[in-house]
Amino acid sequence: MTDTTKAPDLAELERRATERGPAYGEGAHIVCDNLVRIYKTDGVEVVALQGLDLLVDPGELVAIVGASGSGKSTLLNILSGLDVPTAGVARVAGSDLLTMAAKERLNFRRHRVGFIWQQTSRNLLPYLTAAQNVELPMRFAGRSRRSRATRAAELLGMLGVGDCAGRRPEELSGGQQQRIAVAVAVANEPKVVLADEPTGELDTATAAEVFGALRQVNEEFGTTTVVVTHDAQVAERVDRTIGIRDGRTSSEVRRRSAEDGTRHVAEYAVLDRAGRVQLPKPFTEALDMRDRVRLDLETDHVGVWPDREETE
Ligand SMILES: Nc1ncnc2c1ncn2[C@@H]1O[C@H](COP(=O)(O)OP(=O)(O)OP(=O)(O)O)[C@@H](O)[C@H]1O
Repeated sequence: MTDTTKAPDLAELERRATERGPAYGEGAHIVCDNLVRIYKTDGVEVVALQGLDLLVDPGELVAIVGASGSGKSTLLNILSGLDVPTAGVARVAGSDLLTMAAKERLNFRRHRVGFIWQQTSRNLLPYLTAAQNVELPMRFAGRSRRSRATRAAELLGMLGVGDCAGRRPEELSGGQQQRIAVAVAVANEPKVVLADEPTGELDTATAAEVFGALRQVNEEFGTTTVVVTHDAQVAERVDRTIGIRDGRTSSEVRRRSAEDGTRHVAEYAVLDRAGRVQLPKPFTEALDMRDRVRLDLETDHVGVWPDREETE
């Protein structure tokens, strides 16, 4: 019989650690575990993220959707290293975003992630040409003049804006500016690209072109790509759309193409590590579910009923 009163030795602890299996998010490129962000302004606290879990695999292209104020931009600001979470785990391409020192953060933002914002003016410097804008991050990274120029020309050509190389942003359309912004974002070969409403200011046809540019870099360079969007067209064109509600991941839509070319769409609610599921609002409203629900475990599913005790 094992002596349970004795403290476990190192070998025993190692055995237990290997028994526990892979850690949460092992192998994922983006890992958020119970992520919390609380803003404090004038003594008032706003909980923008309240225990958000998210895993994105290397090379995946995912869309994040959610109502205004649900926490999408907060999440993207954290993943891009601009903002620091209040608690939880946030790891991007192996970098821990909670414990990172200032120098590491700069290095992370320069080399590991690329971003595209909604406002075209935030992505490009107005007094530089398209090619100079693409070359700028490479200059900061210490790349030689020649290799910078070659890569900038290659990227602009690949994204269909090669003829815009010598023009400044004001001489370009919104769609051209956003495609150049994609080139700027991937100039230093980041592992992850984050885009916050990149097509928000564009008409439908131009939005499709810009999304096409994001998909192209995702496919050709294998960059893990996260796009926050309100654009239903964009959300429908990715394999996985993640819904955020009240600062938590609440739902997921997965799409896959079958061999015969048909597209299969499956909708899921997210079950987080604490066992929480958010029921979609239309469901709870249709059955007038409030405060508490009754659960029943069946052999192959869990039943959720409105609590009618008081009225019965
Ligand atoms: N700097 C800040 N200070 C205080 N509260 C903030 C700050 N930034 C965001 N918030 C609050 O946090 C919550 C989440 O905001 P966030 O901008 O992440 O939402 P969102 O889903 O991106 O919205 P939208 O789609 O409108 O851009 C909101 O209640 C917002 O008011």
